[in-house]
Amino acid sequence: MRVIFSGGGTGGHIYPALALLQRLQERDLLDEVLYIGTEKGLESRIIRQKNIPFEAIELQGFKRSLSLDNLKTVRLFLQSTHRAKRIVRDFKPDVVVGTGGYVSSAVLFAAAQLHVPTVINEQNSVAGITNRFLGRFVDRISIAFPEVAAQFPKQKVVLTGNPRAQQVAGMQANQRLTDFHLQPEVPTLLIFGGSRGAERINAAFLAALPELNKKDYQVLFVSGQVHYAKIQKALANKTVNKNIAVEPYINDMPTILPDVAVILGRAGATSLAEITALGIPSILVPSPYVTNNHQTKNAESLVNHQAAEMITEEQLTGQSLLKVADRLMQDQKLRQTMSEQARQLGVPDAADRLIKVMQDLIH
Ligand SMILES: CC(=O)N[C@H]1[C@@H](OP(=O)(O)OP(=O)(O)OC[C@H]2O[C@@H](n3ccc(=O)[nH]c3=O)[C@H](O)[C@@H]2O)O[C@H](CO)[C@@H](O)[C@@H]1O
Repeated sequence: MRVIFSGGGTGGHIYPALALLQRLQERDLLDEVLYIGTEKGLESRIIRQKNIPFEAIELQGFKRSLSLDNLKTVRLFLQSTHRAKRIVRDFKPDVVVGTGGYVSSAVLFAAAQLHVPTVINEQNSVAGITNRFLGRFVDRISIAFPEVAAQFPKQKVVLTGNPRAQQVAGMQANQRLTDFHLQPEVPTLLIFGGSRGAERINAAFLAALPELNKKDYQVLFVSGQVHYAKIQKALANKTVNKNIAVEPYINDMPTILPDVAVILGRAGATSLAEITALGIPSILVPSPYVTNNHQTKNAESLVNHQAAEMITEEQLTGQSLLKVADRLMQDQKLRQTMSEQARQLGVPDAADRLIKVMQDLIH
């Protein structure tokens, strides 16, 4: 089939599209693909790096408060819808898939107006602004959390899970930690604040570092690309022992995850799909800066199932990080239980379920 993907801004909206694309290729179902994103979003780097045909359109998100900038948003939306229609007409896709982020609003809206079959994937337990808008126009809405169904027209909703889950579910431990000078056989705590990094998580890591240096476990700390220079500066006059590795970004996260004992990070939906697909115990620090506090709701679904611990951003300090990290890193039995609980929430065939939705639409 010929497929246009659109989604972006942050990794949580890009990796599900990439995972679906990879699965379509594995099953020899993909004839041609085009990805439509923005230059500003992480997709322009991530998609181009993978040599996937990429077209950029210009768009921006709505400000939640009343603002003149919203007039520009509307103008850009109209212009980019016009442009997206041209791209869709030229490419002639069998189906257009949206994975969230404001760029997909214009692309999916344009495709729906042209009567091309459309599907969106909502990864979160609370629908994003873009997907809530698109829900009215697209043909199918694929969801990962049952509770989000109520926010969409009922007859369009299908529970598929997040396609990224299937991509990571099959991954085996492969010793890639040695790339970061860490030892594969030593339990490793991965600390990262979503695809863009999180300042408060970074600050807590820096505060905890003197103690983390002394641990018999390892830490792989990922700062986020934009925070890396600042972190390096802060680390310049500090001791960083051999059990600690510091990176700006991990390009191929699925190859690292099977070797990780515990994750401390945000509660972005795509991270959670990975955590549950692999059964990784986690300490979740939901971002309070997202629409309707959806990361807290995402996190609660794991916490209520004894699969994860949660600390609020306010509670997060070097001390609280150490306390909860030690508890999990020093108790293999607890990790085992959390791992089993997490895995029960995973959807290891999510990509195939979503492909079925696409096939049913086309035929
Ligand atoms: C601030 C914001 O709007 N966050 C949203 C965004 O988060 P964000 O983009 O941070 O998304 P997630 O935490 O869901 O996913 C991050 C993705 O990036 C990958 N990764 C991360 C770091 C790294 O170094 N390398 C790497 O590959 C992870 O493996 C994962 O696949 O999209 C999610 C999915 O809709 C939402 O739930 C989040 O609320």
